Amino acid sequence: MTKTPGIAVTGASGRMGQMLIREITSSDKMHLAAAVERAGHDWVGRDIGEAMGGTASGVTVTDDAAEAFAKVQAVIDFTAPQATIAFAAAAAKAGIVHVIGTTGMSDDEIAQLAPAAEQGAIIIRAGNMSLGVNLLTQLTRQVAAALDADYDIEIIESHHNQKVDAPSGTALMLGEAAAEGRGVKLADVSDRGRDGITGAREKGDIGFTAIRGGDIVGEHDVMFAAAGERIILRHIASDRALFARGALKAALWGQGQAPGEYDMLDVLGLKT
Ligand SMILES: NC(=O)C1=CN([C@@H]2O[C@H](COP(=O)(O)OP(=O)(O)OC[C@H]3O[C@@H](n4cnc5c(N)ncnc54)[C@H](O)[C@@H]3O)[C@@H](O)[C@H]2O)C=CC1
Ligand SMILES: O=C(O)C1=N[C@H](C(=O)O)C[C@H](O)C1
Repeated sequence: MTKTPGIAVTGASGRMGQMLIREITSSDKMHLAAAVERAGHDWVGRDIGEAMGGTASGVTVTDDAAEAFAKVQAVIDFTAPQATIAFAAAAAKAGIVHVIGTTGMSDDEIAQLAPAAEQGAIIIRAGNMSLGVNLLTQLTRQVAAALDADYDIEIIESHHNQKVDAPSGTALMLGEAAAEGRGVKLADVSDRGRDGITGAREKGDIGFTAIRGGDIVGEHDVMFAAAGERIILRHIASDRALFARGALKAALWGQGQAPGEYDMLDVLGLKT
């Protein structure tokens, strides 16, 4: 019998961490080999299955990422920017696949992943792991390329009330795609956090609006608004399992790839 790849999940107690553990446990293509939480978390030292309210899994939650990564083929990481940077260095030392779902990383923090990719990590990072959103980035690029700046581009995202970063990673992916379609740099046209007497909208800007409330999993609209008409491209995620399944697909795709930085368009074969 062929042995399936062993997977480590970081942020094991988190919303995505627990979802990933459920999906890995029910997959026959991989197995859960390690669960990592931050030092001081009360799940450290406990069996992950029991900590999640189920039966014992045989995997004890650890705060030692280096030790955990030494015994797996991939780590799936939905945590926080500084934690992800440290995990990338540990993944490079272990020479394993590092699937990164963490959002809210600054450009400087993203740049800090490059040395890990040069030193042996196979990094697959995306602000959204779903097929639908990655397809939507391609559609957004196409529509933005087809329309001129008479069409104002606005990106509206909605998430649950525990989300800590804005705009969402997905909104930024869509903004990048729209900017690329228009042939401009997002940093030059991005309009975020309007408040007060803002003045009229600058032609060519790409605007962002973030809604936070209740248990919304993740919703994104890309609006192209002109005199007399609006085109709206929309994605609605209604179950976090969607993101987890995308991450599992990435962990498998990464096996045997050369060290470097990849995204979900590579995994899904959508790169143009
Ligand atoms: N790319 C995608 O498809 C998706 C990305 N996300 C992103 O994933 C991240 C996590 O989201 P949630 O699970 O909702 O958050 P959460 O707050 O429920 O979970 C984060 C977990 O990371 C743990 N953590 C923080 N620092 C750590 C460290 N140094 N070592 C080990 N564990 C550490 C926390 O203790 C917590 O359990 C966010 O950045 C979110 O935006 C969420 C859903 C989909
Ligand atoms: O924090 C979340 O929940 C989500 N984060 C990702 C993002 O920032 O876009 C993906 C998804 O929308 C859920």
